[in-house]
Amino acid sequence: MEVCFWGVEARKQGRTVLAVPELALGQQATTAVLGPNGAGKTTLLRLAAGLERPARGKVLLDGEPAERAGPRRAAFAFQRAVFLRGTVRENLDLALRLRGVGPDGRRQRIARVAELCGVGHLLERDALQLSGGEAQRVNLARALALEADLVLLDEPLSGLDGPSRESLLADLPAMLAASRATVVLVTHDRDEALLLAQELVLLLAGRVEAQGPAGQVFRRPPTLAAAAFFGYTVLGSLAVRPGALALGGEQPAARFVVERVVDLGTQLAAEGRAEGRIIRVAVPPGANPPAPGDEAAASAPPDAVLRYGDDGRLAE
Ligand SMILES: Nc1ncnc2c1ncn2[C@@H]1O[C@H](COP(=O)(O)OP(=O)(O)OP(=O)(O)O)[C@@H](O)[C@H]1O
Repeated sequence: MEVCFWGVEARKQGRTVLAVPELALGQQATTAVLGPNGAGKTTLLRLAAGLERPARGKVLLDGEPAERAGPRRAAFAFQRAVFLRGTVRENLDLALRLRGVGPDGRRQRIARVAELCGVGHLLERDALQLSGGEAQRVNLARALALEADLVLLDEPLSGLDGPSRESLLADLPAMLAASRATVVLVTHDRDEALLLAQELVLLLAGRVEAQGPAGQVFRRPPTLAAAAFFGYTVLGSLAVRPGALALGGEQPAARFVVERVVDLGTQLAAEGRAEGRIIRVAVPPGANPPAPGDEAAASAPPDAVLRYGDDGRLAE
């Protein structure tokens, strides 16, 4: 399904929180909408679902206004799962009944998504008593059970502890592929976006800062602001790929005074300030770590350094 935004502006309490002149989603199976807190990600998703109308412009699902098409063709999994009293099975059943699915269809679909999402053992449990991880899986199962053309997932991994997150992160691609829907998922985590999506849209302060194939946008962020969000170290007009800075080198990209040396578990890193920002620089294995107060130089391989123009856009 194609999701198009044309001249869209969304306002909250008189403030413009999202401004999207033109954006088309859905060319790839899964698109990640990435951005920091308050960037407008949930608003964009709600507009696509037709749960909100823009103050200006149009949101179209395969050419039809989202507020009309959304209730039929989109399934939305909210960031915090909302369940009604009753068992998980009853909650899934209700969602399907509301979409007009008959009893046999409901039984089959519940069995299918329970297997797919690994929640078969939870079906007879009280939906209000699930753990955070169980609730997230049931939330996904409910959205996928609708067999909608467009599946919208708001932070599907939020609130999960490390192992639960890893387990769902590993299972999600297969779950989404089996649904054969166009999936748009919101996350503020770069790695989550890269692991789950082929297409990436980066929102910063209500505007689309970058869009394109996920790996490519990460490798060559089109603006310094996008690079900074992706974890690049910004040094004036240069952006250095995450983890690429190391102490020493012939032509250092930065000189700094070491403030502390941190043990990151697998390596030591020297921390200090360059161009007004904190930088963290790997201490090469076997090298003597510097001491706080030492002057140090940091360099990176040329292919890990991107140059930006005065307008903040990628120069080459
Ligand atoms: N009901 C509301 N009333 C007023 N302002 C709102 C309302 N809902 C959202 N906003 C504001 O709109 C902006 C965008 O919110 P949105 O929830 O879309 O951001 P987000 O990128 O999803 O953030 P997060 O990652 O924190 O969930 C924020 O500044 C938020 O404070």
